[in-house]
Amino acid sequence: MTTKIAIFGVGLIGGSLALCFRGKPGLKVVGHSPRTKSLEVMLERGVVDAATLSMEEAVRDADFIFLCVPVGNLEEYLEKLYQLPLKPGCIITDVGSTKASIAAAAASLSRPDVYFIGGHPMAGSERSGVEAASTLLFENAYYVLTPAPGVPEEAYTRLEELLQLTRAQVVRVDPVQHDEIVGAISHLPHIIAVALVNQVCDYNADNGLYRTLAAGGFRDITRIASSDPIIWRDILLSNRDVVLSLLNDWNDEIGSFISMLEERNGDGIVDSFVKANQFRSELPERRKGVISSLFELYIDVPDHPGIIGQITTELGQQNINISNIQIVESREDVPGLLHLSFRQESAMERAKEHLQSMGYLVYV
Ligand SMILES: NC(=O)C1=CN([C@@H]2O[C@H](COP(=O)(O)OP(=O)(O)OC[C@H]3O[C@@H](n4cnc5c(N)ncnc54)[C@H](O)[C@@H]3O)[C@@H](O)[C@H]2O)C=CC1
Ligand SMILES: O=C(O)C(=O)Cc1ccc(O)cc1
Repeated sequence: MTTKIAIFGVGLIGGSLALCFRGKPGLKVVGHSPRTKSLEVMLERGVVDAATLSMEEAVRDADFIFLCVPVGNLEEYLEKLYQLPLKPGCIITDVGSTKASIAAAAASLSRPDVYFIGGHPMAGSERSGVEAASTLLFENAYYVLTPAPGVPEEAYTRLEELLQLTRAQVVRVDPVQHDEIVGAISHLPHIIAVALVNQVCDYNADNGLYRTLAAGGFRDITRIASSDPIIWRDILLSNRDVVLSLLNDWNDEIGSFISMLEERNGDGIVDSFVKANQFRSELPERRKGVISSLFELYIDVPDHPGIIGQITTELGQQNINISNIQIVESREDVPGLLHLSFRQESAMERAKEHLQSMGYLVYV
């Protein structure tokens, strides 16, 4: 018996899920896109077993349907799906970064023969598209599931078991609570990163030294400002009320810094840093080092002991000098992306070629 998995939106997240499922015994992965070119790319890259322009064909006899399109398109896809013939017992899930709006849409579309279970893998990056997809993306990350009321435990367990292939840790969360928490730890930080980059961009228009000197800390805190504009437009509009309330609180935080500076309140500034240091040190993941380099590579690395040593030893044997190493925090809990810096472009190029020849996914 083959288990069929249909994936709509084979980009960074849909493509990474497809890679986790594809080639596993008894599983068949079918990708859908409304664009012929996208079908060609997903087949060429070996991300799916089959690809189709037809929604009907994609979902025919499917046991699982993953909606991996931007948040703003999820509802329209769900509505269309609910009008198609679907296999009884089929599980429909999504990967959207917000959960309350899709949960409400699913509730208004109830259909007794299929189950909707909202989902959100808490892993990703500022990159997008199937080109950035990786089997390692979700390894050891949290994967939130928000089952609709009335979904039988058996269906929830079936999805949870399939998701073991992503090596993520599944966690059940209420959709409204999800949006409040993820608003604070993901949506607000994206806005802050973009606002900060744009503030400096405006200063830089008058004096190019801003860009020249911006490195290290500025790059660290603003990596997520390079995220996809459409994906983020949809996320922020979908979680608008939560984000507006968070921005009000943010104004208060910034307001308190303004007051402390106006009043030359050194103790208050120290207290703020001490409080932040304390909370940050309790986070499950730690940022390493500050990077100020010229030529950089990013490498997807599995969460295996010794993997970083293996890569650096390999490069050492090739006489390639690394000037700095950083494990990029793009997910909860795990190192997933290795950031290597080189003083010379030729060293970066040689490292890239060598690591690619060893089968690593390398990004410049
Ligand atoms: N980027 C990230 O790190 C994370 C994103 N998500 C969520 O995953 C979903 C997909 O995001 P990514 O994979 O990052 O984006 P992506 O841009 O890499 O992939 C989106 C896919 O949907 C397709 N698509 C776009 N508009 C479409 C439309 N109107 N109709 C049909 N297909 C369309 C694109 O061609 C692409 O294949 C979003 O809902 C996002 O909120 C969830 C976790 C992490
Ligand atoms: O790149 C990062 O640090 C991210 O924050 C990636 C990300 C983007 C959207 C999500 O819903 C979850 C994770």
